[in-house]
Amino acid sequence: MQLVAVDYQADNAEELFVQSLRETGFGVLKNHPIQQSMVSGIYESWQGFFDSEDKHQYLYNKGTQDGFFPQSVSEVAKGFTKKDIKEYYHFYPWGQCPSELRPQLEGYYGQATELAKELLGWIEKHSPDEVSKLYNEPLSNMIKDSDQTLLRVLHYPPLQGDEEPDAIRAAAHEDINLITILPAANEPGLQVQAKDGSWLEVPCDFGNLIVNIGDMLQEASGGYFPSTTHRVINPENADMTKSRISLPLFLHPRPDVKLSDRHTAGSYLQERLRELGVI
Ligand SMILES: O=C(O)CCC(=O)C(=O)O
Ligand SMILES: [Fe+2]
Repeated sequence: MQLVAVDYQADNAEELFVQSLRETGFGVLKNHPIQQSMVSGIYESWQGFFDSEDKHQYLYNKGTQDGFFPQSVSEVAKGFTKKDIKEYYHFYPWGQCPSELRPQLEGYYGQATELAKELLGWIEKHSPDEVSKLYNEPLSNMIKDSDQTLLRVLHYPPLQGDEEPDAIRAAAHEDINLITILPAANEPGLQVQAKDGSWLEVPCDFGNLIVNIGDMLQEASGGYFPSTTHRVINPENADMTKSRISLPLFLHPRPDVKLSDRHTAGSYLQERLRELGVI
């Protein structure tokens, strides 16, 4: 298995991209329409947010899940016991956000959601007929007017050296949602698990856009598109002193969207959040 960046502007971009999603659960795009200056601007201002004690004024709301999640409540991935070494902020356009940081996130959220709709169109168009007929509505329609799509600003702090031995920045997990759009972070560390169990680096050239399948699209496609396990490993030596910021956008369908005979997006999400221990 190999992950190669696909040129968004190439004639055969759609086919290559969807083939990569089918084979690996991941697709990497270069020359895409998201402005890199926008992403670096967000990394810069949110480093400031995480470095400031004011962040505690934006503690997440338990019922609605918007706001700041300190490291003390950070996720424990399914099947693990140690908390990830990370803190993060959950941004929804309807949710809480420091007012000086809101315009940047809203701008990015809008642009990345538009791109996601286009990519879901590619996925739908290049799904075989027997898979397309499982979709209860067009994939791009599933996220239209959804207030569930979540932009997560993640901060992995520098390592202190006293971390619990098997705690890592993000333990192996799958994403819950339909697809995830993730600009390459400012530091390496993201790895994806190949079918033989080995771990591969995700190409993290600054400017790449990483897209991966989540459990909901795996469910909706009858397993045709795999929701692949990934993780973020700890830096070593000199890199231990560096923070890492990343910005996944988790595209979520409206809760009423029927994913399969077993699940709506709403019932599926509640089940998974309970397993994660965050609700
Ligand atoms: O930080 C990253 O590069 C990936 C984060 C991730 O996989 C997640 O938050 O689900
Ligand atoms: Fe993830």
